[in-house]
Amino acid sequence: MYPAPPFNKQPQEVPGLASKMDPVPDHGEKSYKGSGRLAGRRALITGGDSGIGRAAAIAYAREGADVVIGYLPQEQSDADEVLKLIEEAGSKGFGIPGDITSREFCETLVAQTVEKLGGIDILVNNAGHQQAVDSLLDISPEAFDVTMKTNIYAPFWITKAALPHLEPGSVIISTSSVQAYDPSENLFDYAQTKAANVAFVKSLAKQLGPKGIRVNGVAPGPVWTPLQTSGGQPQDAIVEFGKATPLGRPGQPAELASIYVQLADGSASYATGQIYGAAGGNGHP
Ligand SMILES: NC(=O)c1ccc[n+]([C@@H]2O[C@H](COP(=O)([O-])OP(=O)(O)OC[C@H]3O[C@@H](n4cnc5c(N)ncnc54)[C@H](O)[C@@H]3O)[C@@H](O)[C@H]2O)c1
Repeated sequence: MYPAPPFNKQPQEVPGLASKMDPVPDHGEKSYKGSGRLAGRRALITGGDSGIGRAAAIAYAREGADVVIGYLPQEQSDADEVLKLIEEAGSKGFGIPGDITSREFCETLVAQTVEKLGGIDILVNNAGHQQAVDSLLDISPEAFDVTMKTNIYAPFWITKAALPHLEPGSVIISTSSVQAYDPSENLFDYAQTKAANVAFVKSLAKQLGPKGIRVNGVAPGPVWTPLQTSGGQPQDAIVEFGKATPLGRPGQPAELASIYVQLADGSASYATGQIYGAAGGNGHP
């Protein structure tokens, strides 16, 4: 089994959650060095300082990849922590803070990644934004724009900028959501964007297959990350979502890391245009 990277920012005050999380094991992460199956690979992960992106970044580094993480500037201390773990894994790590709702920054992010790593073999469009509202009438034009620009525009502009640098054997991975298939009644705009991510993965996979570039997505269910306690979501909603899955609990970011590794390391080399569900048994990818 894949070793679990450390978790971050876990608001332990949510009643009952800590004990639900206990079964997630620590597979000796301190001594684990990885098998080197991503040695020589160069990864760009948006939202790499936190939650699912953080788990993927640490896993990639432990498998030998050099990693650039993108993140919002106010999350510098989280990014520093991840960069330290990447370095401890023996890989090179760089942080590029900035706001991906800006197309200019998306292009800068890619250009600076290429400058730092010498190229890109693994692009993970993972950063995301969500807001929960009781009614469609409660979404302001400004709030709608942030969700669209973070979740739809940014993956589009980042991928477009990265494309000239991707060689055969490269991979693109998109973090979608079970919300694409089974939307909640209060995540209107977010669910729209996550369905858009699925369509983008599938059309890109068709276009890039002949070039030897694979494109896949991951559709998480309720995963215990800061996203789930932000944007108007009640603090205990994640616990309730988790209880409603066949596994009966929310997931931990580390439980998804091995999917991101497998999609990047070439071991699933005949898989493209696919969405991998990691939702405790819910959802219909
Ligand atoms: N946590 C869940 O239950 C869940 C479920 C399904 C899908 N997802 C998806 O997983 C992905 C990662 O989310 P997470 O749960 O790890 O949340 P998180 O809050 O831990 O991470 C979100 C990341 O996105 C980055 N980000 C947000 N807005 C940005 C912006 N404008 N510019 C630059 N970076 C920005 C943040 O810096 C942060 O690193 C998202 O796409 C989210 O939609 C999460």
